[in-house]
Amino acid sequence: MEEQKHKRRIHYSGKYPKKFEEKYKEHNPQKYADTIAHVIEKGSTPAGMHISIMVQEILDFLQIKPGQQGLDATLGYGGHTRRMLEQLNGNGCIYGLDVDPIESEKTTKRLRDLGFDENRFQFRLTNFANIDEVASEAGKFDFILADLGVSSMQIDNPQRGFSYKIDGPLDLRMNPNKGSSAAQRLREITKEEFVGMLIENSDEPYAQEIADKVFFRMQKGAAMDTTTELREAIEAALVYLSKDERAEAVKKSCQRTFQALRIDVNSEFEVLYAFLDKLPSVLKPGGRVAILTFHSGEDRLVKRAFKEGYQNGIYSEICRDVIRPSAQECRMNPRAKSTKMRWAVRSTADLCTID
Ligand SMILES: C[S@@+](CC[C@H](N)C(=O)[O-])C[C@H]1O[C@@H](n2cnc3c(N)ncnc32)[C@H](O)[C@@H]1O
Repeated sequence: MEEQKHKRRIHYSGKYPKKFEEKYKEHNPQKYADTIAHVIEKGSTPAGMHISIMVQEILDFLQIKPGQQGLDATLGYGGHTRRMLEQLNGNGCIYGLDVDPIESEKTTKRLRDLGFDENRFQFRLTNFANIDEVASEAGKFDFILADLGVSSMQIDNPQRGFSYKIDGPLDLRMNPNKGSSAAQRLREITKEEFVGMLIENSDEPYAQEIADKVFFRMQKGAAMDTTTELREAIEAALVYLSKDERAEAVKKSCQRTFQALRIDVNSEFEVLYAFLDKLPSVLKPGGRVAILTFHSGEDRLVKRAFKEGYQNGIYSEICRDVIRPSAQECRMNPRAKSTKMRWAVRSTADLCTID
């Protein structure tokens, strides 16, 4: 009898596109609304989109009224801006800022297509550290929102290098046309500086082990210019951990290492500090500001600035405690889990002026 040859089963790749670029329906939310609704219902963020966090809590606090002028310091997908523009009811204007030239162009177009013209919405490609310059052109603001960190569009796009889960260039810049990429930074700094960066920016417990491995591999000729190369170096650094704890430890260390590099290449603490310092001078008396943060380093800066401002009489009211998204929101949008919101109200005594 002729021996039957074993045929390998053809790998079934599934009918759902797996790669970011292949998710063409998700990249066209206007055309494929059903697909978008289905992806969101499953607790995922559609490719090329960002689900805005704590929208109702922000609107409840900002108390936006027609005729007011507002600022969205971190435009992103424009989800918050859109909801704030709706509160203006066709009367008033919002300035949107972002440092990302790629996504902000698409967002501005989306908002224009929704009918928000130059009288309602103005975009400025600038860092929120420059709010004083924006205010000297536009005048002071009745309300300001800053939703810090990165957008889902940035995280999910492999070309931006924000995620250790997808292979791509180790970039991590919000504006890829400015400054050094994370890969360049690793070549510019010493091992000791890298250890300091991991500890200061992310409280990384395995900072020394990770830095030893990354620099050892670079000295041996590894380029360390892709997200995968860095992830593999982190995995190798933690290989001595027991099997039980390793997977979770690697995941957390990857998250913290990428966060530390992102904070560094975008000077996130420095620009937040400048923003918080200038805030009182760009808010009208009685003006309201809400800030969403995503890690303890950011929250500490915001908490301290609001507390000091309250003690100095610059703010008449600040939130007593941090406000967190509801359990339901976190279920619907797992990216909301680490969010902390703080707010402040500018005192009616006008103590600051814009130079
Ligand atoms: C979390 S997203 C904002 C999402 C937005 N609230 C929405 O509803 O779509 C943060 C955005 O802030 C931008 N960003 C981060 N740091 C910035 C800075 N210093 N100045 C201006 N924009 C910044 C990022 O490029 C990103 O687009």
